[in-house]
Amino acid sequence: MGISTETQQNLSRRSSLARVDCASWKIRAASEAAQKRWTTSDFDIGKPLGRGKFGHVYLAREKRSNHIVALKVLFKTQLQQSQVEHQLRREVEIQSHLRHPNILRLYGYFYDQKRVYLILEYAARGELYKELQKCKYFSERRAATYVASLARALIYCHGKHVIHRDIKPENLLIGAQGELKIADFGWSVHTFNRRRTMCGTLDYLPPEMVESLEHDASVDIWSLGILCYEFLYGVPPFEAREHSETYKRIVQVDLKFPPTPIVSSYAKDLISQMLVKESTQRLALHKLLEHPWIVQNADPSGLYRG
Ligand SMILES: Nc1ncnc2c1ncn2[C@@H]1O[C@H](COP(=O)(O)OP(=O)(O)OP(=O)(O)O)[C@@H](O)[C@H]1O
Repeated sequence: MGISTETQQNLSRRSSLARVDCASWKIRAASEAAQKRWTTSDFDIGKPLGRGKFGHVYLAREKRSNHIVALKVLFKTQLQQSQVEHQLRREVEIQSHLRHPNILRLYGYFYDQKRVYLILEYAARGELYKELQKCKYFSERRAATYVASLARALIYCHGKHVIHRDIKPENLLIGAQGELKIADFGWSVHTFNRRRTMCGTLDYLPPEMVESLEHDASVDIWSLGILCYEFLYGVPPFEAREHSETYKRIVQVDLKFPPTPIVSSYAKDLISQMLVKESTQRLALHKLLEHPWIVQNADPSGLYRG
């Protein structure tokens, strides 16, 4: 992948900083770390953790520090064929800057002739999506704990002018303590302006994005509302057989709450305040954290212990 030398140097510097500020990693002399380029021989590679569109993810141990990581191996040819090198560069650039307990850390990256390797924080309890499929839907305590964690992570991102734009169960992982981690920044943008790009998966897209209108950080509030609904009911609210029908339901905000499973009126109130067509009228994330449903149900530790 043609990542520029300057970006490579910046990232390499950043990944060495990541080594120094992560308490559990052994601190290396700064001068040595600054020159350090990662290679596969720095890692003991263990079992496969999963497979994505562009490659595989392995459990790995950095030899010198013994730090356990997830090593994501992407094939350059596949990235080029799908024309996503630019998206990956942006993902690396943004994610490597973010430091939050509910955002998966990207420690650094390196590449060889055929592959690009991302050194990621290991999320020991895997994909949230699988948990949701297993349980069908979550309890209000579990849903509220996750929604509050995500609201905190998004407040942090928005404070850095980063909008995620692709919040959905498939992009969330669970850490060893049960904490939620936003894992995929492929569609995120660093922005100061209102944008008009169409991206994301239809079910989670807000009206202004399906209509290709300008959008801003409030798109993430909408997606968090969709996620909250899916956590509690097991399906996203505007799901339909045809894309065109989902599109119509989103634009009309055709929000219905089925009689089962039974969900409290506080939860429905919160969802209704997030899924508002006029983006400026959506419940602000810091107000979400004060909503009675969150206050009464979310575990303040942010951990769902099951
Ligand atoms: N940091 C991680 N910790 C633990 N497991 C992970 C980690 N990253 C990925 N995985 C596992 O590996 C699988 C593949 O991840 P990957 O990010 O390549 O693909 P994806 O997000 O599922 O799909 P896509 O290629 O569409 O982005 C995930 O579904 C998950 O099970």
